Order: sequence, then C-alpha cells, then structure tokens
Amino acid sequence: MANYSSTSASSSSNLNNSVKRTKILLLGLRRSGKTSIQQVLFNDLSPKQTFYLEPTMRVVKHAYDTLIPLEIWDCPGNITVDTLGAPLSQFSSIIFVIDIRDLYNQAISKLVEFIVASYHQNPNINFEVFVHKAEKLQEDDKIENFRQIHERVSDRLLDISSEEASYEQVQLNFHLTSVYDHSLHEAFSRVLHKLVDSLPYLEDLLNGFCANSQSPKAFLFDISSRLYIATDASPVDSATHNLCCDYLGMINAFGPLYRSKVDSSPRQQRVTPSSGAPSEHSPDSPSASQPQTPPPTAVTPTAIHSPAEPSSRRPSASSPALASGRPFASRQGLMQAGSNLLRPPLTPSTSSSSNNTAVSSSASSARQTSSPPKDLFYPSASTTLSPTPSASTNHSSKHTKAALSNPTSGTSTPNGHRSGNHAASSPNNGTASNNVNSSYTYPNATTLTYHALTPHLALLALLPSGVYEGRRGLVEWNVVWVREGVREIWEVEWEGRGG
Ligand SMILES: Nc1nc2c(ncn2[C@@H]2O[C@H](COP(=O)(O)OP(=O)(O)OP(=O)(O)O)[C@@H](O)[C@H]2O)c(=O)[nH]1
Repeated sequence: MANYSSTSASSSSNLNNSVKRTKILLLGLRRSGKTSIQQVLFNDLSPKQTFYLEPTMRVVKHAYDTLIPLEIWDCPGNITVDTLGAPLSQFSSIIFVIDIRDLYNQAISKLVEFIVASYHQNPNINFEVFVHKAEKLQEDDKIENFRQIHERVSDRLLDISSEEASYEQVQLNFHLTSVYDHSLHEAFSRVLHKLVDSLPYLEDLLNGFCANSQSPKAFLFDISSRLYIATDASPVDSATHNLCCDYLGMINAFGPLYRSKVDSSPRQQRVTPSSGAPSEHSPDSPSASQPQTPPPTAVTPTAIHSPAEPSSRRPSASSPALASGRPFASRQGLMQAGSNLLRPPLTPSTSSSSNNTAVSSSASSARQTSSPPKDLFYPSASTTLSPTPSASTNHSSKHTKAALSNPTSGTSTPNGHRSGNHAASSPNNGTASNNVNSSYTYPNATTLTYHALTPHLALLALLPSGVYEGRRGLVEWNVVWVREGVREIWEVEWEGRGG
C-alpha cells in the first residue's frame, strides 16, 4: 500500500507523541474544502488565502492542543476505506465535507461508503456532515440544497439497509458551514463538545459563574482556534457567539502588542495561546506550580495564590480513574477532581457593597503585594457594548447589527492591557452578519469580558455593565473559581492521556 500519511504539528501544538490524542477524520471529495477548514481553524489562515492551498496528496495528521489533545487527519479527496491505512475504530469523529453545490452522485456515494464502513467498524462514531461553502448561495437555495443533500443521503441509507444492518439509524449530524463566517466555528465547536468527557463539569462551572455574576451568557473558548469548548445552560444565539468570536479574534490580533512594564519571557509564554502542550515541567503545565485552589476553609482571595495547597487535593495519575489507563478521564475521576470546584462563589445580590469593595481591593492587593510567582499572569480585557437607543421598543435590524459588530465604547482593563475606545473588527465582519440574528439586541448596557484561564483557554462573558463596573472584584473572584475548576479539569484530562 502506498505511504499515504505524514504528520504535522499545527502552529499551536508541540506534537507530544506520548499523549493519547482524540482523532478526527476529515473526508470529502477533492476541492470540497477540507484543508481550508483545518487551516482556517487551527492554523489561523485567512479565509481568502485558502484559495492558494495545494491539493492534498496524502493523509496529513495535524496535532492540536486544547482542553483535550486532538489529532486531525486531513485526507486527499480520493481516499477510500481501504487506502486510509487505519481502522475507523481509531477515530472519535468523522467529518465529511460536501460542497453545497455538489448534489450529485459522487459525493453522496462516498459519504454512504464511509457511513457503512463505520457502522461495522465503530458504530459509536460521531458522524458529522459539513455542507460547506454555504455562503455561495442565496438563503433560499442554501436551505433547499441543504435539504436535498440530507434527503438523498437518508434515501440511500434506507435503500441499502437490511435486517442485519439498519444504516438509516446511524446518527448523522448536518451543519451548514463556510470559512467566510462563524458558521464553521459554531459547527466545529459542536463537534468538539461530543468529544469532551468533562463537558458537564465545565457547564456546571459556567452555570455557577453566570448565576453568581448575573451574567446572561458565558463561553469557555479555545483562544487560538476560537472554538468554544463549553457554555452555560442558556441557549447559544448566533449573534452573541459571533460577537465573542470577533472580540477574541481582535484580542488575538492586537493582544501581543500590549505588554506590562515588568514583562518577562515567562509572562509572554502565558499570554500566548501557542505555548504548547502541558508537560510535567513546563511552567504552563497544570502540574507545575500554578495558582493553587484555595483550601476548603479559605475565604480570602489572598489564599488563591498560596502555594500551600495540600498535594493530595490535586488529581494525580494514581487516582483510580487515571490509573486505569483509559484514554479519557472517567466521570469518576473528573468528579473527584471537581469535587471541590463548585463551592459557591459570591453573588452580587447577597453581598453588601462594602463587602464588594473589600473583596475587590483584597484581590488587587493580592496581585500587588504578595509577590506572586511570575507565572501568575492572566490577561483580561473588556469592552462595553453600546445599547441601541431603540432597544426597548422597535428594533431596527440595521441598527442592531451596527451595535453588534462595533462594540466601540470605552474599555477598562484590570491588568492594563487595553483602554480607550476601539472597534471590534475581524476579517469576517462583512459576512459574519449573515449569521447575526437581526432581531437580537442588548437592551441594557452590557460589558463583554475576556479572562485568560490557561495558555489555551479563555472565559468570555456578557455582564451587565453595572455589575462589572460596580462589583469588579466580585466578578474577578468568581472568575478565579472558574479558572481553578477549568485548570483542574484540564489537568485530569491530560494526565488521563499520559500527558
Ligand atoms: N466560497 C468558499 N470557498 C471555499 C470555502 N472553503 C474552501 N473554499 C475554496 O475551495 C477550494 C478548495 O479548498 P481546499 O481546502 O483545498 O479543498 P480540499 O478538500 O482540501 O481539496 P483537496 O486537497 O484537493 O482534497 C479553495 O479554492 C478554497 O478557497 C468556503 O467556505 N467558501
């Protein structure tokens, strides 16, 4: 058999071969857009540059480190089940990319071929169909082609089903995608959610944050790819998702220009999302000396930075779930790790303002006076979203879009990273509005905040501006709880995979 594969580490990863990676297979006909998807999401390639991508001649494996270590296999268009060179049972997800204008036999036959093979080799596989290049069609044609592709695949599966094999029952998820807007990020995020075992615990953390900070929406984003790993229980609306994506894109673009006066290389490593996979001895490693989770009795924010955490509280490879050698941290292991994570943070409604002031000043004095180790550096930023004057009455969709794509009011930053007015812009702004729900608006003054949690992950949350401005210390205190929880979950995920 021809040598069909090669390996490459994506920009933000060190290919750590000892780590058990979650594998995703990218399939589709030639020129359907597979490499573009991989490059736009994980290599920060501008959508326009995808025009110049060379055809893929053999399987290329891209490693990418986020909450879990991923390995994405980008395949040539002519690959078959036999020439793939690996059993489908190795993969957690298959993403099949179809050009939305490609309604005809070849693409659908190939998709069906892989569905049948995966039914026999790995019935639990997540099968995702990206109906891609969606922005090329008008809204009506887009919906019609999407429907037809879905229908033809279902019909073909029904035709070939028998008593022994009911292929029509394979769970297929169809997504409309394009590299030119945020639909690709949203669709890939949903693919990712099915691969993250710790998702319920992350959601609990975000639910707790929202409830205690009066936040209507919070996302845990992978900083570099701008995929969201988890969100709270409230529904995701595209406008808010797109706004967060744009804001993160802007921070990624301009963040490296900002440095604190006492900047040093370890701090730079922490700011940059491309710091590599966590390892035992790296300063970014969750196992290395990091901000410690406060002991159960600790109530003062200064305890956050105390290095005196009992080591037994930190999950280790000797915990029952991890010692089993399974690739994913089990629920039991995560529950053990997360058992102390969800102690209730402070809520604005139950705290007096004097308390808030105390927490706020205490939190900042912890930063300034307790000489924390250099690696305790968590960039944060915020921007106020302009409320539309007509918000409470008649919404003009034009006005709403302008407010969403131009969060230009003054900003303030706890860590001095950004200040003054700015426009959140992204290369996608023009087309992203395709996705914006034009009836959506932020009726009251709302602040969008960004808090880095790990080298790869950040919390993006909407907050009422009154809460953010008046009770900043409290909000930051609640962010600390989320950060501690996410770091522990991250640690368990990686240790469970031998990282
Ligand atoms: N309009 C539009 N064009 C896209 C999109 N995604 C990719 N393309 C274009 O599609 C063409 C093929 O993209 P590739 O990523 O090379 O496709 P591929 O599936 O990897 O192709 P092979 O490597 O030959 O299998 C390029 O010209 C891209 O610019 C999209 O969302 N919209």
